[in-house]
Amino acid sequence: MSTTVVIRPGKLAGAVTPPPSKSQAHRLIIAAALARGESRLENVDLSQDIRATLSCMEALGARWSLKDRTLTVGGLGGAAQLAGRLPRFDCGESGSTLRFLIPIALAAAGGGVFTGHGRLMQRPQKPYFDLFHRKGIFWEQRDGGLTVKGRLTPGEYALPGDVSSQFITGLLYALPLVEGESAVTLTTPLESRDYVSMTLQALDQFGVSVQETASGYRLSGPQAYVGTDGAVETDWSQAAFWYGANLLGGQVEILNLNRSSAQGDMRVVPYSRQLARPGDVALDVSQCPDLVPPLAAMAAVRTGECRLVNAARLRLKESDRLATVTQTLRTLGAAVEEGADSLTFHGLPALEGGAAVDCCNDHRIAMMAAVAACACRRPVTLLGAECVNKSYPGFWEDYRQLGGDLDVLISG
Ligand SMILES: O=C(O)C1=C[C@@H](OP(=O)(O)O)[C@@H](O)[C@H](O)C1
Ligand SMILES: C=C(OP(=O)(O)O)C(=O)O
Repeated sequence: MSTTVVIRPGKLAGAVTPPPSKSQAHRLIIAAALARGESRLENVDLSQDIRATLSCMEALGARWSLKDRTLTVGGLGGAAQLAGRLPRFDCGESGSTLRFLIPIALAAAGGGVFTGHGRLMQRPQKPYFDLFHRKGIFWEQRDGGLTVKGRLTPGEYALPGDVSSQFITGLLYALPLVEGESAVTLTTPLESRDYVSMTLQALDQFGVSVQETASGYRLSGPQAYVGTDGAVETDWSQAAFWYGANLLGGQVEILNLNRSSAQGDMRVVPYSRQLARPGDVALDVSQCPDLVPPLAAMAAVRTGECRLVNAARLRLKESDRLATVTQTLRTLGAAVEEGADSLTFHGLPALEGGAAVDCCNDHRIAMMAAVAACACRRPVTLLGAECVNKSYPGFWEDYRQLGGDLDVLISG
């Protein structure tokens, strides 16, 4: 099924609560599923990525039910309940699910067979493969599937910190399940650092202890995850799109945000303040890559030049986001240049619009284009707009409820 959205120009106004944090929900669900006993998690929304994580944890033997946005999870209590064969994990298009689950499957079930959709299986796994080579763990990637087989052993795990923090999160979830001392050591500086802080916070909530060291992390196992109750915060990376709508003339009140959150995407507050002032500005996005699409919409429509720097990893997401941000905003009339690891915007008073853009099967590109449409002179047509379901299924409904003048056309 494919969705086309036509947006006629107009400013947004009203109040909105963005969806629950996808990153925090993945973490709490996985911890609850590994735990002994039952956990209740409030404010859970079934985006496609969260469904993927739930189905993977089910494949390991966890059980869940959802009522009024409260998720009840019956955990595994350590060992997976399997009938002698490798479990199969359909990770959808979720990089977090795949990279978190690979070491967890090794620790809990001796491995697994992973599949995915869209661009997922082309996104890099090399830091894991290099480690598996050293540790004698079998892996094979072919026909769009990845098989890993072996036992995760305790010890030293040295890997780069600038490909994806998701590898570090995966190891920090899995190694406590293994008996012995382990260290996760970073061979290059850690980017997306706050996501690892969110991981440590979730582990701590479920009774798992990990120490930060000068070179990485240290822990000892086996440790048991202990079931507990919790709640998922509002997602700052999604709130950022409404910050964008405000910078482009809207008056949106963004509700239920935790202003002392561990989410690094809270940087949208100081960054959007900088973009609201005329003049040239350079913003370092190495710690908050998911902010690039909303920041790009803001940077395209203002007075002054804006550079988003240290953004090389944006090429490794649901799309090559340095290319797709550039191509999408240019189609709408923005003045933007793509660098090897940066984007440069020459701000304009408004965008022309009057064009159709393909959302590139990337939820954040669709939402960026929708925000940019607020500053267009003519209507904008978004093709493949259903991709918002990956993280924000209610996005078009919220956009309309904020006064957005749009048609949503579903076909096929
Ligand atoms: O751990 C997480 O929840 C995430 C980490 C980030 O990825 P990288 O660490 O690859 O930058 C981010 O882009 C992704 O959307 C979610
Ligand atoms: C990159 C993202 O998610 P993931 O890596 O989990 O697919 C995202 O949500 O923008």
